[in-house]
Amino acid sequence: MTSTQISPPQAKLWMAAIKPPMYSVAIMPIWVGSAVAFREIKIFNPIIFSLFIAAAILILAWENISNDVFDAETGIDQNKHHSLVNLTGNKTLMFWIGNLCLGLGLLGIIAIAILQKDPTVIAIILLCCCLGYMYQGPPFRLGYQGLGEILCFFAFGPLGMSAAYYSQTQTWSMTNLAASVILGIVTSLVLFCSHFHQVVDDIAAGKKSPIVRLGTHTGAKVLVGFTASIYPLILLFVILNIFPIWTLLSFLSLPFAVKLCRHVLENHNQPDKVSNSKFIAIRVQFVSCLFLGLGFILG
Ligand SMILES: C/C(=C\COP(=O)(O)OP(=O)(O)O)CCC[C@H](C)CCC[C@H](C)CCCC(C)C
Ligand SMILES: O=C(O)C1=CC(=O)c2ccccc2C1=O
Repeated sequence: MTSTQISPPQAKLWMAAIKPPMYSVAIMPIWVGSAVAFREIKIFNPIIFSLFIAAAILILAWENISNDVFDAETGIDQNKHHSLVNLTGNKTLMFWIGNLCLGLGLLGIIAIAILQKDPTVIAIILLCCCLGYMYQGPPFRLGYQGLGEILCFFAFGPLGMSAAYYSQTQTWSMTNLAASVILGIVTSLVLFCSHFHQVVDDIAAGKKSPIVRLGTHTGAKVLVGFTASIYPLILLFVILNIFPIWTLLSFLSLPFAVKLCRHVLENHNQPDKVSNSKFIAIRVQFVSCLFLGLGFILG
């Protein structure tokens, strides 16, 4: 028999390595940025929107593949069976597949710039890629200093969303900037949650993640504070008439936010149980951003 059968655990490892739900973090800034553009300028270019979504997915794939490559160099992923480098046993191949994804993603961004006859979007996305590299690549490795959440906030918040808005309108917007604060926070929450179960490996490899610095109990309380902050912020933007009332639909993510906070408060020091918290955080990010964008379109 020539066909190779993938056993369920192996298939599970591959799914954990590719992390399909994670791509919501790349898609939502473009969805919400384009929704704000539609509300304000009554413009929607589906070709640019589709190009941007595809490019963002490819750029995030590069970020994740190269994360496994760089983490293989520091040894931090030794026990991570779902690292792409550990799964394939070929770091060089993964390095070049990552670079191919980055190249194709940037080609999509260049195509947008050509359609717009304006290089601004290229400049912003290159800046995002620099932040992404500085998170994990030598000599910076700022994620190892606990600075990842700040980089994440700017890449997926103000920068990513300004690029999305500009790609539709070739101008800037204060409303979009306000919405980008929400996206920046809610995306950084996902990264923050990803550290809880890795404290032992992180300390061993010298990575001072925010959870290594704060401890898991304080980390859980910080998580609750930031998760809870997005709802009063949205309400404030509605009261100030910056957001339309329909954006309150994003409160439909509250049950997931409550579930996330409870789960992490109860299990912050139990790696096996808390390891799924980043996927609950992705649900909060997905639902809140989906309805935030919808709120701008309906409003
Ligand atoms: C790769 C990231 C997290 C993985 O971290 P960690 O090493 O702890 O994970 P493992 O345990 O799985 O090894 C995310 C890092 C995000 C980074 C700070 C910013 C990335 C910016 C993107 C490249 C830009 C995308 C912008 C988009 C809107 C086009
Ligand atoms: O693998 C991860 O844990 C993450 C990957 C990723 O691309 C990302 C992007 C934005 C916020 C968080 C994360 C991760 O946690």
